[in-house]
Amino acid sequence: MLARQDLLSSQTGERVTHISLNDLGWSPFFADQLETMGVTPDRVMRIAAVQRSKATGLGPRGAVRLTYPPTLSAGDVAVGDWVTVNPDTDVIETILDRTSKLARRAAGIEARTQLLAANIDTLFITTSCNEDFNPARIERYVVLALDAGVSPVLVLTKADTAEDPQSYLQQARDISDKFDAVLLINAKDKEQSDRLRRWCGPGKTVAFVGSSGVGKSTLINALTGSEQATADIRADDAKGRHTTTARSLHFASGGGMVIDMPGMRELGLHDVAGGIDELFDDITELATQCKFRDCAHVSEPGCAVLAAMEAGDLSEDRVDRWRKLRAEDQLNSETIGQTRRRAREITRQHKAQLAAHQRFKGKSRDKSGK
Ligand SMILES: Nc1nc2c(ncn2[C@@H]2O[C@H](COP(=O)(O)OP(=O)(O)OP(=O)(O)O)[C@@H](O)[C@H]2O)c(=O)[nH]1
Ligand SMILES: [Zn+2]
Repeated sequence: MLARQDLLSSQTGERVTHISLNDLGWSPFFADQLETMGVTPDRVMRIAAVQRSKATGLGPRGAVRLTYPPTLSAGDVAVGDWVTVNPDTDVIETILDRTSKLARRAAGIEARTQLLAANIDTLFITTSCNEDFNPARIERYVVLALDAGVSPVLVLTKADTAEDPQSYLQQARDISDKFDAVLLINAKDKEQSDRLRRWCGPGKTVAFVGSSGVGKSTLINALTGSEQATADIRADDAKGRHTTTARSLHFASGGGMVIDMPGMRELGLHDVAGGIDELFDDITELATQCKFRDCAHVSEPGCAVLAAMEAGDLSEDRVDRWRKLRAEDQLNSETIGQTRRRAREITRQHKAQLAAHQRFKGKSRDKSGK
């Protein structure tokens, strides 16, 4: 069993010992890949932190500072990734295929995806039974999870301080029936927080998202049996700026791993049409029955979505949030399309210039008679 102080020493730069791949959430999905590749397990590590020029890997050799090969950069690797490493050089060789990958739109005007975490089985979307409860934000997290292939569980904390905690359960049901479960708990009560253990255990990785102060640390401490984050990670973004995002990896006391993902208030969604369609599958289905294929569901005649709203079968607020999410996703995807078109145009111009240059060189060679 890995002791907390073992991992803490990674922060002082000393190598930690006695970590087995099983402690790190290893599962047959990854073991099979290794076998196919003919690679031995001693070359495997799990990414605990990603910085611009180095990553931290955890494995049988402890915590190791890893270097990217020329073919990979920081943006290609995510916390939670399994990689194979050259033990002589500590250079990452390959990233194993992922079971899931959480990503968001990277900050900045240019449309880029920022990998948040990989190989997560369950996303605990945490919100408290007070003014933090916000359907639009919860939906964004659900879309993120569904699009990534991660099972969302809604954790409603501070049930003990709410006047009518049950009303939050009802509101959660109105948001979605896609939650694997909705838990109404007092995070400070051990017996209640233990309900989250159903999703943890050997071979499992769970992650927490939610605003500051909703009880993520309280729950993570309960699952890890520690009072303090085990491996705090300050993540630099790809430009090397220090972001406020500090993703961290923790060992769950019953096996498996817990990833904390704070600082996700600005969750820019990007390329998540699949997740939106899944969360709003009832509206998506209705929209196929609209008279016009490009119906915007605002005032068009023969709009099935508007008809359902008028009949009282669909909540106006929910349709409104669906429209906004789709508009945002489409806008972001269009931006990417534009970026690609521009890149293609530049390449075309470059090639044309090169060809003209070569023709010119050819002509001058002819003239000089060579
Ligand atoms: N009464 C009550 N207090 C809670 C509950 N969950 C968390 N708290 C308290 O709320 C405060 C914030 O909890 P944290 O666990 O630090 O919240 P967090 O989500 O980790 O916040 P950040 O670290 O800022 O991201 C602490 O004082 C907790 O004791 C709950 O279910 N009931
Ligand atoms: Zn319509």
